Amino acid sequence: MSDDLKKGLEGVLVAESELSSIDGDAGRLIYRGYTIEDLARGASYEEVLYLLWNGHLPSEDELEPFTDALLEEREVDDDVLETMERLAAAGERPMAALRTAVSMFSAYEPEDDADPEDLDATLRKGRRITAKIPTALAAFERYRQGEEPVDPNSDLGLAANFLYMLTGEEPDDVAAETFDQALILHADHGLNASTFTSMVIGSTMADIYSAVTGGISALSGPLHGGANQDVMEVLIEIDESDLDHREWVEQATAEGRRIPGFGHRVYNVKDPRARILQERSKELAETGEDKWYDYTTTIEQFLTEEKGLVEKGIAPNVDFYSGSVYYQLGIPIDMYTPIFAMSRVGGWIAHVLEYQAENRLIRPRARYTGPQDQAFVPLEER
Ligand SMILES: CC(=O)SCCNC(=O)CCNC(=O)[C@H](O)C(C)(C)COP(=O)(O)OP(=O)(O)OC[C@H]1O[C@@H](n2cnc3c(N)ncnc32)[C@H](O)[C@@H]1OP(=O)(O)O
Ligand SMILES: O=C([O-])CC(=O)C(=O)O
Repeated sequence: MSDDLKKGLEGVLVAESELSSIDGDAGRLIYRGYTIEDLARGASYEEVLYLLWNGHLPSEDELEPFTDALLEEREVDDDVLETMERLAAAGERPMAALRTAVSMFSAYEPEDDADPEDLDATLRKGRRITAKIPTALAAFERYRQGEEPVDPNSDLGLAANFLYMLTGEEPDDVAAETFDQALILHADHGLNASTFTSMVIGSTMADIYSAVTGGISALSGPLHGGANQDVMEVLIEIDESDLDHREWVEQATAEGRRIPGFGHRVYNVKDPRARILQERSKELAETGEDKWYDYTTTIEQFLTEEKGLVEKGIAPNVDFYSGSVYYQLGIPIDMYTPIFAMSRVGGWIAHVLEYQAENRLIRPRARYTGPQDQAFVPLEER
């Protein structure tokens, strides 16, 4: 047993995985051997889900029944919709509403009494969760806007259907493709904090609903998935400030403020997903508002070139460009992190299944630094 302390478990190897691999110095990400660039360019989110869950890219004959099964599971129970309505009326945050929704889905799970070791049943449950998340989330947003939920549209894939359920209008091809790509880019990323949380829960052989609910909780924090919302809030703060965006960042860094969307535990260079999202942001800016793209690229240039952050290994991560992409697609800012969850759920499920196939309870230890041999004093004498 080693007594080396690895704060934040940095660099600690705890499992073997065939799912995704990150080269933090080269800025390279692969899912099961396929580069993120190829997948983003050529696959759909459904194909990526299939790849993560089944080990290979689907043929057309394999994809069709897989997509149909996801389509069939999109509806959520009326009780869930009612809860979304109540939570929207109470002013709940969408990420918290999503956490509640997923926890609640289990009450309506048809295979609820399946053996926890039946991993095929776990995968089917995971598929149901993945199919239902967009429906619950879009319904929450509709209620928040004072509108009724929009029923899922079985002619549309998962990404386009979510945008449709959000607005009641079919998205154009650019919006649907951009959003589908964003889902692909966020689907998996090694043992990040939320995936590891799901794995820890899964390692107790708890059910997949618990594991996904835990993943959502871990993802919500500003050091992890919550950063995409923070990036957009910073861009708006800059827009509304009297300073120009360069001066604003100069002042913020002088005050020691961390810039959301910069820095990563694994990447020492620009995240490859940020490169792809930057291209999408640029394309959207060409036909819409270009100031958000301008702000992000100038900030990146200033921080990396003039402030030398890149020499310290701090570069844009996936969240830096996703915020402005979603903003340009007209998505409300506090939906960005739930959208991350809508995608990352694929990775959480894949990792839990992979780990449970050769399960060992995850249980590290802490070095005890508290006192020894305290003399106990009864309450009335303290
Ligand atoms: C999907 C994702 O989860 S991607 C990450 C999303 N999160 C963010 O974008 C939030 C902003 N970024 C951060 O807080 C961090 O970079 C993290 C949490 C992502 C990674 O953190 P760690 O690997 O633990 O690095 P740590 O927090 O120790 O920082 C190392 C150094 O970089 C600096 N640094 C890290 N991120 C930033 C940043 N965004 N802006 C300015 N400086 C930063 C720290 O101040 C520290 O400097 P120091 O050594 O001089 O004190
Ligand atoms: O890998 C990490 O630490 C953070 C994460 O989830 C990602 O970048 O997608």
